[in-house]
This record gives sequence, structure tokens and C-alpha cells, in this order.
Amino acid sequence: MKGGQLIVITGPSGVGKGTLVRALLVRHPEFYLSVSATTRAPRQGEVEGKDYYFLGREEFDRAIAADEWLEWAEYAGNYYGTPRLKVEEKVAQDKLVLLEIEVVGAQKIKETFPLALRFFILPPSMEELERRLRDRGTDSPEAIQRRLQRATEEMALRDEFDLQIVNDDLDLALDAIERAIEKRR
Ligand SMILES: Nc1ncnc2c1ncn2[C@@H]1O[C@H](COP(=O)(O)OP(=O)(O)OP(=O)(O)O)[C@@H](O)[C@H]1O
Ligand SMILES: Nc1nc2c(ncn2[C@@H]2O[C@H](COP(=O)(O)O)[C@@H](O)[C@H]2O)c(=O)[nH]1
Repeated sequence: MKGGQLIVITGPSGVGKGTLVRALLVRHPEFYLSVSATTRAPRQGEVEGKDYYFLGREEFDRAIAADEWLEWAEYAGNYYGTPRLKVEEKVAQDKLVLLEIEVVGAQKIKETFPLALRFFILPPSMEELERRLRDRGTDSPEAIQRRLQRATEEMALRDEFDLQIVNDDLDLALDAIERAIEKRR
């Protein structure tokens, strides 16, 4: 270990961020994945404290006021935030900490953790992104349209990030992320 580090995986909804992060954790169980909080309702099978901390809006706002989020953002009508203390604690313990977050939050991390390595994950095409969202089967057709609209805005911001990785072949994308992390360490 050469000291703690923050790795941010961002990109449009459905691009495969969660899939990549889960695969990265299989290769590197020593990495720590930050569990976010959200005001959105749990999806079927999602577990409190594992997938997210599910909060009410009041509780989320209280934590904003108390500066408890490392970053937070509104996304598709719900709020999402990264618990600050836990991330800072793990980085101080020399851990490599992974954040899987949307693009506005990932922009904010640049201010609080300028040395964070931030990956922007791209889909092979917008058609493929739509197919992945549809096939995932977790969002209504209206929600998918909102996410795709937001994806177009997010894609325009890709150059602000340290590395852009196309998630076409999953293993190749994973190899590219792994190589970049190794290079930084
Ligand atoms: N390289 C890939 N090729 C084909 N399908 C993929 C690939 N990567 C991920 N997928 C599929 O795309 C869908 C969306 O992936 P995932 O849920 O990981 O996206 P996400 O970016 O984390 O989405 P969100 O931001 O909404 O959480 C899933 O069904 C997943 O199995
Ligand atoms: N800015 C943040 N974005 C987050 C956080 N946790 C998750 N996310 C992102 O939100 C969207 C929607 O997630 P979903 O689970 O409803 O599909 C997705 O892009 C996530 O990566 C966070 O703490 N901060």
C-alpha cells in the first residue's frame, strides 16, 4: 500500500458503473466501496446499508445542513449523497476507496479531493445505453427517458474527467481501469 486513495467511477445511468465496480471488487477485495445514501425508494432486492442507506428527504436535508455529505446531488427527482466521515476514515487508513456516483457529484469531488482519480465511463453508443437500461428492467419507461435525457447532458462533460473508458467489452474496460489505478499507485 502506498497510502489511501479515492477512485471515482462516474458516467450515465445504465452504462455499467455498478457492474464494473462489482467486478473490480472481485479482483480486489481489499478495496473499499463507499455506500451512498438516497431518498429514492428501494428497488426489489436492494438491501439497506449494502446497496444504499435509504433516507427520507428530511433526514437527507439535515445531513446537508450538518455538512455530512462529501458530495451530494439531485438525480431524476431523488437525492444521493456520499457519507463524508466513512470515506475520510478509510482513506486515512490507507485504503483505496471507490465511489460510484453520478456526474455532478463527481465534478464536486475535484474540489474536496483534488488528487482523486476520476473515471468517466462511456457506452459504446446511446442505442446500447438505452438497451441496457431497458434490459435491466429496474426503471419505468418514463424513468428511462429521463435518465437518457440526462445522459446526453452528462456525456458533454466527459472531458472534465481524468480518464474516459468505453464499457463495450466488460473485461477490457475492467483491465483499463485496473491498469490506470495501478499506474497511479
Ligand atoms: N459491458 C457490458 N456489456 C453489456 N451489458 C452490460 C455491460 N456492462 C453492464 N451491462 C449491463 O447493463 C445494465 C446496466 O448496468 P449497471 O446497472 O451496472 O449500470 P450503472 O451505470 O451502474 O447504472 P446506475 O447508474 O443506474 O446505477 C445491467 O443490466 C448490466 O448487466
Ligand atoms: N452524486 C451521487 N450520485 C450517486 C450516489 N450514489 C449513487 N449515485 C448515482 O445516482 C444515479 C442513480 O442511481 P440509481 O441507483 O437510482 O440507479 C447513478 O448514476 C448512481 O451512480 C452518491 O452518493 N452521490
